[in-house]
Amino acid sequence: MAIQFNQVTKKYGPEKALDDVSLQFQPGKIYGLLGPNGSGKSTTLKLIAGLVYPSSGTVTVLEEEVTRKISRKVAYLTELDMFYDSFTVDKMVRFYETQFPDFNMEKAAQLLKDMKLDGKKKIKQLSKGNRGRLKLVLTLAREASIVLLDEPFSGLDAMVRDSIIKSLLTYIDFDEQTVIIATHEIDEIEPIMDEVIAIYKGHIIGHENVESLREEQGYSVLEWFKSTMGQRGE
Ligand SMILES: Nc1ncnc2c1ncn2[C@@H]1O[C@H](COP(=O)(O)OP(=O)(O)OP(=O)(O)O)[C@@H](O)[C@H]1O
Repeated sequence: MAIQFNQVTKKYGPEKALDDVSLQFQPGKIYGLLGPNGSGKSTTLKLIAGLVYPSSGTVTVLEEEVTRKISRKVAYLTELDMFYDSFTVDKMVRFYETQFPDFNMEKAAQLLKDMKLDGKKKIKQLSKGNRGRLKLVLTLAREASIVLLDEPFSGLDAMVRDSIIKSLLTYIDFDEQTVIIATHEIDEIEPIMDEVIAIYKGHIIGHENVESLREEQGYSVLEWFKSTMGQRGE
């Protein structure tokens, strides 16, 4: 198993962001983690990345219980802008190379080209769409076993969304990498997901294989998600 949650509860103060979650992610699959705002998607990814720890229960990644050290094996695209504004794109790429032994410079160069990013530009000069693209370059250039994308489409236009999906399909190694995409924009990732997990108020309320959803139950992911949420009165 690539990732295992064993009865994980995560509290921030008295509030439970995740409540007794048990969940498994298999290697080499693309997962969609779907849920409305505040449902616990980011918390789930942060637990895998070792940025927060369970209040109770355990999270195991690649057979090891998660500590900060896991960041060496987990590539994490956050929803936050973490860029050093005065850096150029090239400098940022070189900075990542020094931070992560699995960072592949050739892959980064190819991704920059595909995404039509100018290496000489300062990060503060980039449009929001190009910042989104750069974040993806930095994440996908890593040959990490686990790739976590938190809202990779938020605030980006249709063309940028398209180029993100294309680069995912091109640069993910489907034999080696497990990818989890947290989003509430289901349409975008519908064609590329293997498995879909619905999360609501800190609980996993559904987990399905996308192909069997379509073929056996005749549901699109969006239809399935709406009906799963509907049963919760949402
Ligand atoms: N650092 C924090 N301190 C206090 N409460 C937090 C913190 N981070 C998250 N929470 C709370 O935990 C719950 C789950 O948040 P989380 O960010 O995991 O949800 P999400 O599904 O990613 O939402 P969004 O789509 O809005 O990013 C929310 O109620 C949120 O307010």
